Amino acid sequence: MATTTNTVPVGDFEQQTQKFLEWFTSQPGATFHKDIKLVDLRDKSAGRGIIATAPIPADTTLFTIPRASILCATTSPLAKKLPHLFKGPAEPTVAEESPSHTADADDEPPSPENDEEDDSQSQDSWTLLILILMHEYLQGSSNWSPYLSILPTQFDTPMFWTEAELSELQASALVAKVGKEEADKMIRTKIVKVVQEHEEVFYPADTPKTQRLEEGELLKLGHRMGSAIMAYAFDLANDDEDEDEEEEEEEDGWVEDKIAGMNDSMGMVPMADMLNADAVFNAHINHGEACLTATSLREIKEGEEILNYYGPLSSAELLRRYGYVTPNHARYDVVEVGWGLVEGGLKKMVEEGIKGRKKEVDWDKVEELVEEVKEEEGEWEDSFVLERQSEDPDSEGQVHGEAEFMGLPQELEEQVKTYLKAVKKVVGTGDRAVAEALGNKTVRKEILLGGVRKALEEREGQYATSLEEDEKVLAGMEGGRPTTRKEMAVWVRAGEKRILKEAVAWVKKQEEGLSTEKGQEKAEPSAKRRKA
Ligand SMILES: C[S@@+](CC[C@H](N)C(=O)[O-])C[C@H]1O[C@@H](n2cnc3c(N)ncnc32)[C@H](O)[C@@H]1O
Repeated sequence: MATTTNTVPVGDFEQQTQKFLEWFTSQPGATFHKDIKLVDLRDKSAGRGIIATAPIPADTTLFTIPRASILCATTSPLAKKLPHLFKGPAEPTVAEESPSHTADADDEPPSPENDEEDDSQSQDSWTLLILILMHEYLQGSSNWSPYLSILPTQFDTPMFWTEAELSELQASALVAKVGKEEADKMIRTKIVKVVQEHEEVFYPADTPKTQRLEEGELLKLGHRMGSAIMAYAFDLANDDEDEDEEEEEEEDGWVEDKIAGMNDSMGMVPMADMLNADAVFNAHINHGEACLTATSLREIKEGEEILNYYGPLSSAELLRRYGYVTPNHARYDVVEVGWGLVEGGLKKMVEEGIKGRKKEVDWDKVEELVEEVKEEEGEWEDSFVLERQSEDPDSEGQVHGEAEFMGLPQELEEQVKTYLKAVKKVVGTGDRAVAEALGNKTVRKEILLGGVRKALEEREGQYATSLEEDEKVLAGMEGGRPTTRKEMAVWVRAGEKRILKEAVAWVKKQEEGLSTEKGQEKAEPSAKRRKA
């Protein structure tokens, strides 16, 4: 799990839970259904969670959180003390973790990758929420203390992994998305500096200088708050008022909770963030004008855990943002394949022979032409994401059918087409027959499939272990679910290898189909002749 609360003794854990529940239910307008309970799920590596203590019908309000109880720019005393920070466009800039997010740019917190040059103190909703949490923490006591005290202080997200732990991810694209350095830079410039410049605001008036945090400690605290936001905060969209709602809504109609966009406002929503989540879920948080409401999507059995939905995230993305993985999310796994590998595969296909003729190509010239295309069209992908086709969850939070690899990304096929056009141009001057062959759709398809197959096989080779070896490790997991950092890393890399394997099988099937087609085409004219 992402949140490490395992060291808290059971008695203290229960006491903190009880205090939090008392605080929550004392909030004006808050409700908490009598048949649900906050429980200790640490034996399942899931921290706290909420279960049903009796059968709950569909469409039941499980709990209600008044907006006034949400910790955000509107409710935080910091916004009144340092109003200049909260003015201006809440443009997303950098994020502690977003350091990574890229699978779906729409529901990403701002990425540090986009923000490397921004060393100003300009704030966004992400950094403002970090400052808000830092302020509450440094003040020592807060309206939200019973809530804040149950938030984790340590995390299992890869941001906090050692080099050795990260190396278990092997060739996963996740490694490059952790973004520790970018996060460090963001926290130093936008958080630590602000706290240091406004110590009188962040610390209680009587705090002696010696008790104020050093720069290194502030950096650590900034990381902790950033990671808590990553795994716990919500986008505070208002269903009734948010004009952009339709844009944010997924095709399946689910507005995913949390950490979605970095729109106007983010907040910490007590109780809503006590729900664990999975790709098969049974509850949803509705964002109303005066309050947020958790509702059951179907009948929930006695003893069943109440689960929210974080969206169709791959295992890697779930691990990066939340520090855990679940078997149900594996259907959304993806693998990234760099263009360099595809280009290498295409080159081999061309050199191995078009129409049986070995061909040497002036690849530097091809490169020059490609550079021209890049400049003219401005669109050239460095890598492609391979994923399965999968049905969206239904209105009850259930998923149906198997997720299946059904084809290459359209953009990859387009880019290969452009590349082969450049090859044709270069070859054309010296070898008309080969250039003509490259003008043939079937030949181009052969090169595409063969080139991609070679690229995928090479991509498989970038991982230090085989899928079979990984599966042996996973078969030995206690409890059948990955919970240690090593297990989660193996789970992620094995998931990527599985898609690679499925993609190779799919490409081979296409190649077989193509050669059958070609065989039929050859046979057809003579058959026709016989008929005549
Ligand atoms: C919004 S919090 C949910 C409450 C959290 N369990 C707690 O104890 O505070 C999100 C975090 O809960 C954990 N979590 C959520 N869903 C989980 C699941 N299905 N299995 C294991 N851990 C889960 C992860 O650590 C994640 O970062």
